[in-house]
Amino acid sequence: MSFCCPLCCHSSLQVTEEVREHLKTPIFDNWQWEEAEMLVLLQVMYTDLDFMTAFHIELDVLQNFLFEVYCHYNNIPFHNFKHCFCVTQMMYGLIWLTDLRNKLSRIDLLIMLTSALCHDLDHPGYNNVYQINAQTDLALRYNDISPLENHHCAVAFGILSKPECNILKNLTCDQYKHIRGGMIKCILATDMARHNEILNKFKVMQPVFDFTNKDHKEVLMKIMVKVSDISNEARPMAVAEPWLDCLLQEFFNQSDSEKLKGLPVTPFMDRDKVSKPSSQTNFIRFVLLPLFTELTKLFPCPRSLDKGSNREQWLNELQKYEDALNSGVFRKSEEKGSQNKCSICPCSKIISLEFRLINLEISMSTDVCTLKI
Ligand SMILES: Nc1nc2c(ncn2[C@@H]2O[C@@H]3COP(=O)(O)O[C@H]3[C@H]2O)c(=O)[nH]1
Ligand SMILES: [Zn+2]
Repeated sequence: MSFCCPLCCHSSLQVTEEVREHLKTPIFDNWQWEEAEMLVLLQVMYTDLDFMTAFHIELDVLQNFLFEVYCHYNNIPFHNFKHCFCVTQMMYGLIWLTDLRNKLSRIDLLIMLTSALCHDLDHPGYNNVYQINAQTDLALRYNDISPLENHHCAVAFGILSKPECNILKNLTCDQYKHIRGGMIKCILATDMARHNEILNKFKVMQPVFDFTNKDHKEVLMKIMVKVSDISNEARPMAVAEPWLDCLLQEFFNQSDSEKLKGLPVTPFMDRDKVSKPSSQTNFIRFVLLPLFTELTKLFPCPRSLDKGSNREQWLNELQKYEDALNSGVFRKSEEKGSQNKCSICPCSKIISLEFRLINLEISMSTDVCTLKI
């Protein structure tokens, strides 16, 4: 497939079968691709999930839509177009890995993929707490209720309201309503303030989960978008590590601004308090693992069952990581003025966590010289 868009009007990318298959895996490395190429790959996702034929989407309309989406992401360290691409690609990979094509309707898959694509549109780089404390226009407009997520969603439907970008224009009224309702729910669900509420609902449904039950499907779709949104650590370390740098850069920008303006300083964004390992340990233990654990209960895979409970395996790994942390293996960046390097041997490896999510089997390892732990 070749593709031309206003971004790359004189260049086109040939997508080989190998790339197509790789695109379906969570080990896909976004850092190897230009943004213009990502636009092509997004087009491949819509095509290979049969959306073009199922929903009568014209190729030029899809291209216009994707380009407008690209234009509405800001040039900020983390919540930018590359993040949008990664979240959409993880959603795409999960759809294949969990065989959702045979469990959910095509229209629900379209909702999930398009929600992932649009979920952070026009993100300003400062989170909801900041919006509310600084009484920004967004907080005023949305009465302090998920101002960012409401905005992302409104921008998405603003783009779709342009006929030349409206990939939903050939659908029936009912189909359009279903997609609009679904996307609003999925995008609003990415507000982390609602994390426990949504996860708890999913946990309660687990033992009796029913793919034909509307409420169950709705919660699953929200969970899938949420998992994709926070899944950087489920990727190979070489992919995840630069993302953590981007995230911390955006966090630090916010806390610097909070200090300057005399606003409450968000502790997990404070450059004087946060290190890479401390940030990731807490995030992985309290946010990522509980979410992935629930998801793998619904989509168990034979390979991971061979080795006993995935969850126990992850917790063991996490314990090892924390033991290493407590025994001083990790050197905090602020102590030594360098990045988080292994401090007990000359290996000089940057410390990070490595999650690999392959067929929903997630393992975690630390990037320190394990011999010395
Ligand atoms: N510490 C940490 N936080 C993350 C990571 N990935 C996502 N997040 C947080 O999860 C949040 C998901 O919603 P947001 O995009 O608002 O902001 C994101 C970050 O605050 C990560 O790898 N580490
Ligand atoms: Zn996001």
